[in-house]
Amino acid sequence: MSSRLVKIASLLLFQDKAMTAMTQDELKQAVAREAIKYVVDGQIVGVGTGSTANFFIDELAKIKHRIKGAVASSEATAARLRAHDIEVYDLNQVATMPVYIDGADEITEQGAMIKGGGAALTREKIVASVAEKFICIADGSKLVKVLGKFPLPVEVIPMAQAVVARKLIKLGGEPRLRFKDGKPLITDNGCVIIDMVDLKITDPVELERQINQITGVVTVGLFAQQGADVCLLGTPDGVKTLKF
Ligand SMILES: O=C[C@H](O)[C@H](O)[C@H](O)COP(=O)(O)O
Repeated sequence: MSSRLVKIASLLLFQDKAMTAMTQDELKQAVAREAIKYVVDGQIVGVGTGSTANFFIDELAKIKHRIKGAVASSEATAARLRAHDIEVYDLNQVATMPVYIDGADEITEQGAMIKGGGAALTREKIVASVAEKFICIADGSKLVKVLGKFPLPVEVIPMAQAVVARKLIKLGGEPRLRFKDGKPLITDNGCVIIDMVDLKITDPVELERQINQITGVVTVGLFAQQGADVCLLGTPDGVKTLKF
């Protein structure tokens, strides 16, 4: 191939990739907009973490005069909410809230999820436990038949990482310590993340129970015992609403 043709081909490839990325962002924006319908006027809303949750925060900013405030599931989310002048409440000040709205790394047709790709799983699970409804917002690529293609995050007390990893191997996964910028990633809670790869999670409720029982585990990123109540799924044909 001539060098001109190679240049044109790589330009087309670049354009194609850019369009795919844009489409996925547009799907995330669409579900973020749809999620605003679930926000209850005058109440506090629980807000998740990640790129889809960020789009939701930007939509929430447009109706901030209608809500009392928000509870954040991470320092990053709190910072984004504050940047929009949305009041951030400490969870200890809040007994209940109508909805918790967050993304997912994978979700099944039964509403079980893998979460924690952004390392916020523990605070996400805590805030979600206080909400009456979990509204999952996700682009269509997150819907799966069986969980486990996405590595399953487990937040662990640092001194227990080796012992926990050995026990996780017995459950059939391959544990990998998560790194960021060449160092073990440290969560908002001062812990580390072990990602379990090569899993095929046929019984998410049972696996969540087993991993939660390991001493040294803070939280597993399986949200199955308490999964989503609603999933707003972004597809090229529009936002689909799945109820569980
Ligand atoms: O820890 C991060 C969260 O569980 C996110 O909600 C999850 O990783 C999905 O993130 P995103 O919306 O960026 O795909």
